Amino acid sequence: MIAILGTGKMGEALLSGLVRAGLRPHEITATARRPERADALRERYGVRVTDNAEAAKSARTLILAVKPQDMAGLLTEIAPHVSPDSLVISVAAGITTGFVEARLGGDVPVVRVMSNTPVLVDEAMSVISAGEHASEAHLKKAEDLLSPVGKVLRIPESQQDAATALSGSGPAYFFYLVEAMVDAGILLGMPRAAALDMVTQSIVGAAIMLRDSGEHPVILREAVTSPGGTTIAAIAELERHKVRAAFLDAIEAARDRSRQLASG
Ligand SMILES: NC(=O)C1=CN([C@@H]2O[C@H](COP(=O)(O)OP(=O)(O)OC[C@H]3O[C@@H](n4cnc5c(N)ncnc54)[C@H](OP(=O)(O)O)[C@@H]3O)[C@@H](O)[C@H]2O)C=CC1
Ligand SMILES: O=C(O)[C@@H]1CCC=N1
Repeated sequence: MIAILGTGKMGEALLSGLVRAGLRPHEITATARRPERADALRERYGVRVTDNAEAAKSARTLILAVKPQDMAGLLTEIAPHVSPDSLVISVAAGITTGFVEARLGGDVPVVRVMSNTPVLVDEAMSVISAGEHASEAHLKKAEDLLSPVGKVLRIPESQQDAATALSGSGPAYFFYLVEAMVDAGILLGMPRAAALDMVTQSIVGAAIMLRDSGEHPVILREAVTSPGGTTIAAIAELERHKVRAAFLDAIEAARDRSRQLASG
């Protein structure tokens, strides 16, 4: 039995992924703190929705998906019900395995995960790190749960905050870029729907080329950039506006915020 504790956006994305991967509803328990949310989850997935203590008692694998600020309270609630036979997987940004272990006590195996919302289309990037009491078997179990919904990479826990900034938040940067490019299309007089189609297909095509060609992004960009042409005119403006430097600063700020989250 697997339980997802705190079934909001990320918890539900993981829940839907587990269902698509073939887990049956009776093998999954979810928790929610609002009755209307619990009803919606029962209706959508047919899973049992209960409280955190009950879920922790009945499931051997617990996926903790509350916000970092709610994590201490949740851990206090479930601590009496977990044991070294449990596997606790935390997906919260900034929350270290040490934070979880200290509040659960005992030798509870903990795996820290940073995934992202493309879980919803089985294209997640999930990075995982073992806590002090998590073995190879626990990491493998976390990988088996996450690999049906995307790519999984093991990383040292010291890199988790950086990964949170890069791939955890990453989809948001691309959506932001799409918004900005669609606005540019509007500025040029393009109908919104057509602009969105053009930008979306361009980003999908570029992403697939990047993933499947094995080429370096610089090579792929150079292939689009004709001497004296349109692309270099745009890139010159991006450089003038220091867009590359803005990305470096932005992702560093996200990494720093991830580091702060455990302290509330
Ligand atoms: N969104 C994303 O792209 C990503 C998020 N994450 C991480 O996932 C976690 C969840 O984020 P996200 O899904 O965006 O946030 P949400 O607010 O959508 O989800 C959190 C859910 O937890 C519920 N909750 C809070 N406290 C309790 C409790 N004590 N018992 C049961 N349920 C509770 C909330 O209930 P209520 O609805 O009543 O508020 C809410 O539904 C965070 O730690 C975040 O860092 C990781 C990777 C990507
Ligand atoms: O913004 C956040 O804090 C979460 C973690 C990574 C993506 N969303």
